[in-house]
Amino acid sequence: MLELSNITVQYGVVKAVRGVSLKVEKGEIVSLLGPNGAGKSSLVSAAVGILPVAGGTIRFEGTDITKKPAETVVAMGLTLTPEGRRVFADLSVAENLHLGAATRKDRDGVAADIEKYLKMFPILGERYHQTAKTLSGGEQQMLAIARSLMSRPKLLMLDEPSLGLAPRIVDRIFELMLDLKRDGLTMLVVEQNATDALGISDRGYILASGSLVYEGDAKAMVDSEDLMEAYLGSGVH
Ligand SMILES: Nc1ncnc2c1ncn2[C@@H]1O[C@H](COP(=O)(O)OP(=O)(O)OP(=O)(O)O)[C@@H](O)[C@H]1O
Repeated sequence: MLELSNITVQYGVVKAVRGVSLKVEKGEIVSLLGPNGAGKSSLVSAAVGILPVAGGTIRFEGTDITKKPAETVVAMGLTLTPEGRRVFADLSVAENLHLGAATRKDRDGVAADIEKYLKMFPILGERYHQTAKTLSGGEQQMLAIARSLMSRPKLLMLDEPSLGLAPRIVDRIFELMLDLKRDGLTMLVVEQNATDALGISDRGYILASGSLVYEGDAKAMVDSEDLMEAYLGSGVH
C-alpha cells in the first residue's frame, strides 16, 4: 500500500534520514521504532509531503506521490497524526473534527463519521463544545487521532501517540488502534514505547542515526532480548 524507497531527508547539511526503504501492506499495523533523533518523525513527515525528500521515491497505492503536496496526499487517503497532540487549542472539539474533514465534500458522510467517532471516543462527545485546550493530555491525543480519522484515511500514520500519557490511557489508545485495524484501517505507528507498540503490530522497523538497522516480524522482535537491548533499551519495561 505504501512503499518508501531509498528515502533521504536533509535539514541543510544534516542528513536526518539516509536511504531508508520500508513498506506497509494493506491491513497491517507496522511499528517504526528507534531512539531519540533516529529520524522517525522526519521520515513520516516526508512520507505525507510535509517535508521534502532529498532523494528516493514514495509510492501510495501504486501512485508516485514523492512530489505531491500534503493536501493531495491527505485527499488520497494517507494521513499523519503528528507528534505532540497538535490540536487547534482555541477551537472547540467540534471545530477540530470538522477541520479534519476539510478535504471532503460529502457533508452527510462527514456528519455520519462524527457520530461514529463520538461513539468510539465518548469523552469527545461530552466535551464537544469545549475548546481543545481545556482537554486533558489523553483527551487531546484522542481528539488528534479522531481529527485525522475525519479525513477518511486508508493508511494512518501516528507519531508517538503514547508520548507523555498515563499507562491506562496508553493502553486505551493501543486498544483503539486494534479496533481501527478490525475496521480495515492500515497503520504505521512511530513509538519509543517499543514493547507495547510491537504488541499490537504485525511487523516492525528499527531506525538508528537515520538508517534502517532492523526489520522483521513484530512477535519475533519482542522475543529477541538481544535486539531489544541493542537498539531499544529505553523501550523495554
Ligand atoms: N527542523 C529541523 N532542523 C534541523 N535539524 C532537525 C530538524 N528536525 C529534526 N532535526 C534533526 O534530525 C534528526 C532526526 O530527528 P527526528 O525528529 O526525525 O527524529 P525522531 O527519531 O523522530 O526523534 P524523537 O523520537 O526524539 O522524536 C535529529 O538529529 C534532529 O536533531
